[in-house]
Amino acid sequence: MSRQDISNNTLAMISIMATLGIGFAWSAACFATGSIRPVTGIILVTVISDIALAAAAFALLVISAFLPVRRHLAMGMVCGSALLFFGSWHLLMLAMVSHLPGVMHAMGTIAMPLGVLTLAVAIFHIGRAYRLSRLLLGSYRKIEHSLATRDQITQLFNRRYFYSNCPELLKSCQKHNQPCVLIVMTIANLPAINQRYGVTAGDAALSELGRLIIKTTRRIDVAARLGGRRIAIFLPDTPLEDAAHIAKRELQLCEKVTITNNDGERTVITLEVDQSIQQAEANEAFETLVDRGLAL
Ligand SMILES: Nc1nc2c(ncn2[C@@H]2O[C@H](COP(=O)(O)OP(=O)(O)OP(=O)(O)O)[C@@H](O)[C@H]2O)c(=O)[nH]1
Repeated sequence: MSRQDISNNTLAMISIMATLGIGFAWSAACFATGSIRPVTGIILVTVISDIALAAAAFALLVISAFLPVRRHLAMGMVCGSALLFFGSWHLLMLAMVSHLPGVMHAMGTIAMPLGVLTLAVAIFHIGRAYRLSRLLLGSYRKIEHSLATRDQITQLFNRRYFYSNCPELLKSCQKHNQPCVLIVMTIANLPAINQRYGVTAGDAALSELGRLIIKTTRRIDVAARLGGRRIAIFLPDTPLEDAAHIAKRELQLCEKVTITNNDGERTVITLEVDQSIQQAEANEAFETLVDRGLAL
């Protein structure tokens, strides 16, 4: 039977029972080898505080044994708290028995500091594992968010994000009398690029264009890939003249796009882009604005 065949609960119960067994065996050994103190020689306060310490260590042992962490991490906690329990149990024995053999005395005395040390190391490892899992969770969330909101080739926002966020943005601008502009870009020669250099090169052209658009737009602008070769940039709080300037700059970027063709050679190509620039009218719905942009 391998270690993995034993369930965590069984292992926890075995650890607890084994520690209790060792504790009772230790008591028997102490009473058998040492001299039992007369009742008048037992200090009640010491006995009570030793019992309290042993009970706390035992509680820690039970919690550690059922700790919902990976087995090797829980085992570190179990060993540490078992040693702590054993050390405190030994103190309780010392309150009732004297003249123990030197070896037993040494074993009992060393158990507690060793337990604290083992616990410290185990807590350190649990902390490290926790931090690592937080980091992993954070990056999974980022990937999840990117998959849900971004187009995977261009890294621009996807259709869903565009249509679910921009209407609110437009409404807010209209409320504050801020002009908004929509630029729609259609890459006319994308099929020709695919044919000449291969689909991978076409993808690379899209990806490079996406990178350039992200680099040259503001954080409040929403640049999204609406279709195979259609890209829209929604510019909130932007006058038409500024938008025309931005659109011209995007066209200039399209003139020299570096791609890698199927043979691994880097080539500079020109993306032929048809553009439509539409200013939102007062109270115009976002969908109507997009329809106007796509119609041209
Ligand atoms: N390499 C590459 N080419 C694409 C991709 N998407 C579209 N194309 C090319 O662009 C052509 C048009 O694709 P559509 O999906 O119809 O494009 P659209 O944006 O909807 O534009 P319309 O032509 O108006 O329908 C395709 O036949 C492909 O040649 C893509 O993701 N990668």
